[in-house]
Amino acid sequence: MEMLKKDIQYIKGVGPKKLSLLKKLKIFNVEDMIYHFPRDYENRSFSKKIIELKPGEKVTIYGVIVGQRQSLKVRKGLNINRYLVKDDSGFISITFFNQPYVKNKLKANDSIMLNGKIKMGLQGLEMVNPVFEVVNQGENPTLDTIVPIYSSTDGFTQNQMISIKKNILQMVNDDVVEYMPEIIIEKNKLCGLNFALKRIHFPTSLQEVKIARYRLVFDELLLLQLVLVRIKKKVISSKNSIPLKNNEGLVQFINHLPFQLTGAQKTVLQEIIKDLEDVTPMNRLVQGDVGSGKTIVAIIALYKAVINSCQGALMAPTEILAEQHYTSLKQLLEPMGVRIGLLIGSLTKTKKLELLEKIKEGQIDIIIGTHALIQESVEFQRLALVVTDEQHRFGVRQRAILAEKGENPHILVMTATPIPRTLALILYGDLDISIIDELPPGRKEIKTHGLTQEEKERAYEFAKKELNSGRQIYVVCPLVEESEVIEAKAATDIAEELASTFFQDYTVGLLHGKMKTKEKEEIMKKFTKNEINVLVSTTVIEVGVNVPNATMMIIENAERFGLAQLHQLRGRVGRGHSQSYCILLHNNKSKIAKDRIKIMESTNDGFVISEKDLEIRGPGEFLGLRQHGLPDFKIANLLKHMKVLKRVQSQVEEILQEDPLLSLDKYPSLKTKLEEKFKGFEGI
Ligand SMILES: Nc1ncnc2c1ncn2[C@@H]1O[C@H](COP(=O)(O)OP(=O)(O)OP(=O)(O)O)[C@@H](O)[C@H]1O
Repeated sequence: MEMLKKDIQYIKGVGPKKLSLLKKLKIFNVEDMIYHFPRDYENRSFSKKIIELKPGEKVTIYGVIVGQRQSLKVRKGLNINRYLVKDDSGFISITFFNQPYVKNKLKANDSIMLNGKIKMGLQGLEMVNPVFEVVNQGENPTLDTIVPIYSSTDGFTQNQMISIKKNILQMVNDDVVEYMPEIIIEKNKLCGLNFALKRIHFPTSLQEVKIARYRLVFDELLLLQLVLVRIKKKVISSKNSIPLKNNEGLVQFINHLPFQLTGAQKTVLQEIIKDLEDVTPMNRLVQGDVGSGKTIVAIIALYKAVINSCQGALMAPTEILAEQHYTSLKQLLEPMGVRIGLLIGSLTKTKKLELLEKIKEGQIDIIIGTHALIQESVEFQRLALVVTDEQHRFGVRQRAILAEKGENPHILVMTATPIPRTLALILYGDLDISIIDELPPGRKEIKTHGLTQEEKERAYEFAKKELNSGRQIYVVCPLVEESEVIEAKAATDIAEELASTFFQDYTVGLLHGKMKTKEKEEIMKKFTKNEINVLVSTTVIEVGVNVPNATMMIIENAERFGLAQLHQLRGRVGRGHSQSYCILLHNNKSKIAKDRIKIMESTNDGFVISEKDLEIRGPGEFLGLRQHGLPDFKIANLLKHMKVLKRVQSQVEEILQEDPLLSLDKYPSLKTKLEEKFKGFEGI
C-alpha cells in the first residue's frame, strides 16, 4: 500500500522535466501513474518478412543487427543512429532520430524484434524510430504484442511512458490490496485487481484487455454510485426536517387551478407530498421536458409548506425567471392569503432591508429570488422547503449553512434536461427522482425547420402572418460565448434592423444580459401583455420564460447552439394550444451543425434529444461531472458502458438491502477505499 503512495519523482525514468509534465497530467504518485490508463492498443502480433514490407505499413519484424552502428551528426540538435538489420529474406535499414540512448542498447549480432512504420528512404526501405527489444539467443521475444497507447503524453515518447509504467508495475509487484469483497467479485465475475491493473497496461491478448477493463470500469462506477447514495443517506439521516402533515385547503386549491393536472403531474405530486409529510428531509429531483408543467408542481409544494405555517423559498436561475415566478405565484396564491416576496439585486437598500426583516419575522410566506437568496444573510423564521434548479443544486454545503441557522428544509430540485434513468441515477444518485413524462393536453408538436441565412426572408414573411393573427414571436440572436458585450451589441443591431425593415409595422422589443434588471422586467411585462409583438433576445430567455401567446421562434446562427440549448430555447413556444413554429437559421457548414438541425427537425422529445446530445458531445462534457464537483472518469464511459452501469446499480441495490444506510461496515476494505478516493468530497 505504501508503495502506491510513493512520490512519482523517485521512479526510474522520471527526471525533473518529466516530473513537471506528469504533474500537469495530475500524476503525483505511483498509484496515479497506474491509474493513468492506455487510450488504445496496438496489435503487433502480426510479423512480416523483410521482403514482404511495403512503404507506409506499420509492422513487426524479427532480425539480426548486421555490422556496426552508423552515427551521423547532421547538425546541432539532430542526432542520427542507423543500423542494418537482416532476416532470411533481406535487409532493411533502421534509423533512430534523436534517441542517443539506443547506442548502449543495440550492438552487432543482437537478435531483435522491431515494430514501426516502413518508409522509402534514399537507400531503399527503412524503419524510423521503431519500438524494439533485444531478443537474446534461445529466448522468446518478450516484446509485447499488444502495446498500450497513452494519450496526453506530450513531452513523452510512447516508449518512455511504457518504460515508466513497466518499472512501476514491477515495483508494485501484485501487492495492490484487493478492496473488493469476494462476494461482489464472484457475483459480477470480476478478475482480481492486480491482474486488472497489470493487464490493462500490458495485456497478452485483446481478451485480457476486455477482462481487465470490465473490472476497472465496474470499480469506477461502483465507487461513484456508492458515494452518491451514501451522501444521500447521510444527508437524510443527519437531521430532521419539519414534517408538513396539514393538507387543509390543498385539494380545493388544486381543484381551482385554471387547468387539470396531468396524470404525470399528479403522480409526481403524490411522491412529493409523501416526502414532505415525513421528518426525513426530502431530497428530490423532478425531471420534465420543457413545458411539461414543473412550475405548478413546485407551487403546490410551496403552498403545502405555507398551510403548515412554514416558509418556502424558490430559487430561480435568472432574475427574469424569478420575476416571472413572482407574477404567477402572486396570481395563484395571493387570493389564498399567501404573502409572497421577491428578493433581487435591483431592490433599493431600504426595500431590501424591509423585506429581510419581514422574512425573519415570518411576515412573508414564500420568498422568490435568484441563488443569491441562500448566500445572502437571509434569515428565515421557519423555512421548510427550498425549490431550486439543477444547475445550482443545493449541495451539502448549502444545507450546512442553513443547518447552522437551525433549518433543515426539504429540497426539491427541478430540471428541464431529461436524461435516461440509468444516467440520472449516476448523475443525481444523491437525489430521489420523479419524472413528469407527459405534456399538458392539447399541445401540438412545434414545427421546426432549418433554413439557410439566405432564405431568412422567407422566415420573416412567415412571421408576419403569425403577427397578423395576433400572435407574438421571438428572434434569438447568435450566441457569442466569450463576450456578453458583443452579444448584446449584436442583439441591439438585429433589433434595430428588424424594427426598420421587416417588422416596421409592429412593436419590436429588445432583451439582453447587459440590461438593468428594471429594464428587463419592463420589457418582459410588455411582452407578456402583447404590447411588444416581436422580442429580439439573447439566450437570457433560455430557461423557463412562459408566454403562451408566442408561437414562433427564429433562431439566428443556430449552428452555434448545442442541442440541449436549442431544445430549451424552442421550448419557449408551443406553450399554448396554437400551432407553434421554430425556424433555425444556419450557415450549414459543419456536419455536427447539420446533424443537430436534422435532429431538431425530426423530434420534440427531450429524452431523445438529450440522448443524441450525449452521443454527439460525449458523456464527460454532457454530464459536466466536474461541474457537479465529481472527479472525471479515468476509464468508464457512460455511453459505452451502460451495461456495466446497470450491473453496478443492481449491485448497489443488493448492498442497500442488507445495509440500508450504506455504512459498509461489513466490507471494511471497500469502505476504506471509498473514503480514501472521495476524501474531501462534500458529505462523505
Ligand atoms: N396540466 C396542465 N394543463 C394545462 N396547462 C398546464 C398544465 N400544467 C402546466 N400548464 C401550463 O403549461 C405551461 C408550461 O408550464 P411550466 O412553465 O410549469 O413548464 P415547465 O415544465 O416549468 O417548463 P420549462 O422547463 O420550459 O420552464 C404554463 O403556461 C402552465 O400554466
